[in-house]
Amino acid sequence: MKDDVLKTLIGEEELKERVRELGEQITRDYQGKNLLLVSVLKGSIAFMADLMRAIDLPLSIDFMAVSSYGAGVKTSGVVKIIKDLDIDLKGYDLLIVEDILDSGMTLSYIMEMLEAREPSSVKICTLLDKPERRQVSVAPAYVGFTVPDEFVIGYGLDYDEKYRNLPYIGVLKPEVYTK
Ligand SMILES: O=P(O)(O)OC[C@H]1O[C@H](OP(=O)(O)OP(=O)(O)O)[C@H](O)[C@@H]1O
Ligand SMILES: Nc1nc2[nH]cnc2c(=O)[nH]1
Repeated sequence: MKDDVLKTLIGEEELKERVRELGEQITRDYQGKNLLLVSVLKGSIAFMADLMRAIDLPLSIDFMAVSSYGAGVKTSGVVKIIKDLDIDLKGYDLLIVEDILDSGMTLSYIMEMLEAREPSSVKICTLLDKPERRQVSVAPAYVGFTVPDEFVIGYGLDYDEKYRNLPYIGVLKPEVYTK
């Protein structure tokens, strides 16, 4: 697997340190609030698992899964809910946990859908932000790292459903895409 990686963009230690910082910041910001971390599957699982343990608050967690409709979707902005949340959101301060903010289509849809359920508040925490690719405006409250316009994998992020288990963020060799 590691032979398929062209370069490391963010190493394990750097990820660990940044997640620790984000956890401390969220712990300060959500004192006295009713925090619910909403993990958007599948890409956010590694970040979610580490981030929730870096937050020193009696928080709740829930999961949702979304997918895009067909090939042109990332431009149409239509997102399909594969698995909805289990929890009634009233009274919760939601923090949506994502692996990457790219075009913004996924998160703008999720934000709108969750705000309609009238939680106390909704904010976004994304590990990676790729602002060069933005098509719709989305304002994350917490960003781990800003990344250049390259397709990244690892720490939850996949290429063709693989490489999610890579413990760091990297870029694949071009030949992997033509295999
Ligand atoms: O800003 P956008 O252009 O909408 O892209 C970001 C979305 O793309 C990825 O999910 P993906 O559809 O690859 O699913 P996955 O999390 O199951 O890998 C990522 O987890 C975000 O949800
Ligand atoms: N794995 C992966 N998924 C994405 N979804 C949107 N951008 C990316 C990216 O750079 N890598």
